[in-house]
Amino acid sequence: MTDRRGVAAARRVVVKVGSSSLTAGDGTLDVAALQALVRVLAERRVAGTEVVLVTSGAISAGMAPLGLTARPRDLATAQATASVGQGLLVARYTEAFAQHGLRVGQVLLTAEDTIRRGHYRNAQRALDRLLALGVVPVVNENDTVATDEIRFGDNDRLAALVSHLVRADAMVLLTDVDALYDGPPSSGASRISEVAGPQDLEGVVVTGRGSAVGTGGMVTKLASVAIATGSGIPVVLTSARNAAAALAGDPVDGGPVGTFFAATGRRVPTRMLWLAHAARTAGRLVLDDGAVRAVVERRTSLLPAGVTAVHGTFEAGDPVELAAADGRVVARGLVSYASDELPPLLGRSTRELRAELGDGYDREVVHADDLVLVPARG
Ligand SMILES: Nc1ncnc2c1ncn2[C@@H]1O[C@H](COP(=O)(O)OP(=O)(O)O)[C@@H](O)[C@H]1O
Ligand SMILES: N[C@@H](CCC(=O)OP(=O)(O)O)C(=O)O
Repeated sequence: MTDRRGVAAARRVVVKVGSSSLTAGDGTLDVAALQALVRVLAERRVAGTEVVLVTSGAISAGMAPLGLTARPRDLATAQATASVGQGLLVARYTEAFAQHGLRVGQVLLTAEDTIRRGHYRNAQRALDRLLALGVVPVVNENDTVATDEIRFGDNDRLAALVSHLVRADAMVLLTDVDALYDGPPSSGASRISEVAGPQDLEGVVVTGRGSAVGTGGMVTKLASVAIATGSGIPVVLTSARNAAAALAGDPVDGGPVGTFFAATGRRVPTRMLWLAHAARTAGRLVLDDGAVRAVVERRTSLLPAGVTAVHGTFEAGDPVELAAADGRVVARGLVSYASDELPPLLGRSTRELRAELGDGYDREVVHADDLVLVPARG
């Protein structure tokens, strides 16, 4: 179904609630808001829909116990605050869902868990089993171990990848505005009710500045929407206050709830989605013309012979950009060598490398399965 009824009919739904909806005026966790949300989700769960909750709020919950009056901005303090707050946050959800006879299971994920094959299969299995057991998975980014290089920071894109991972029928993004507007809401902008595809977003002004406590603003929400809809999952974006209407497809004040984003594409592997939309690359490989053609036109793997230069510091498995000699980025991929291993291999054939260095050194620099093309900008 291509409208809000599809969301209402979803058998498995991922609901993401942002910091802005769970934080009281003084920056700490708003327990009443959390309980109100749980009431809505529990009702839906009891009615038979499988619900996965992606929730922010660990940092907000950790502030009061640590005596912090401002949200920490440096990574180490944010990690420590999230570590203290996450336990408290899940305790609150456990209590609130228990009042409706439901159990929750905490799932903390890093960006890596959604891309490395072994990790995401593992996460997928655990989430599937939790759902089969009737549990409500409560997901957050594993802030304590996430590093600046490879982290989401916001939970919007994490929610889209989780939606993909659990094969959700729909995703609901709950924030502090009732819908997407064609410009920052404070500027008297107009509400957008439906988005059929990227063309409907032309001219829409979104900012990356969120509320005082949120991360990423509308920019990361639209990135999340692009990931979800691009892989076949429709999205409703609205305020946490409208959660019940969003899940039921009911009108609010006589009009359709929030903004509905129709699905535009079909399912693709999760790590491809992450590479295309979310990954922050750790370095850059410069390709000669032949390698650019091979990768872009023939979709082959990138071999050491086609690489002319390496920029940045990365480990094997990290996301990197693949650029032409003129600097144009043509693809992104997961590299199979660390940056310090590569320089002696560049420009050399795999046969030569195998003869000199042994088996293992004849592998691709980026395997074709780990590559996504970056569309040329007109
Ligand atoms: N075009 C837009 N339409 C709606 N909201 C927007 C737009 N551009 C920026 N925003 C801002 O995005 C904010 C929501 O993002 P954020 O604070 O990160 O929320 P959350 O914590 O729920 O993830 C809103 O408060 C709103 O001011
Ligand atoms: N993961 C962190 C914060 C993430 C965050 O603020 O994201 P968002 O709610 O999407 O703006 C937490 O639980 O506090």
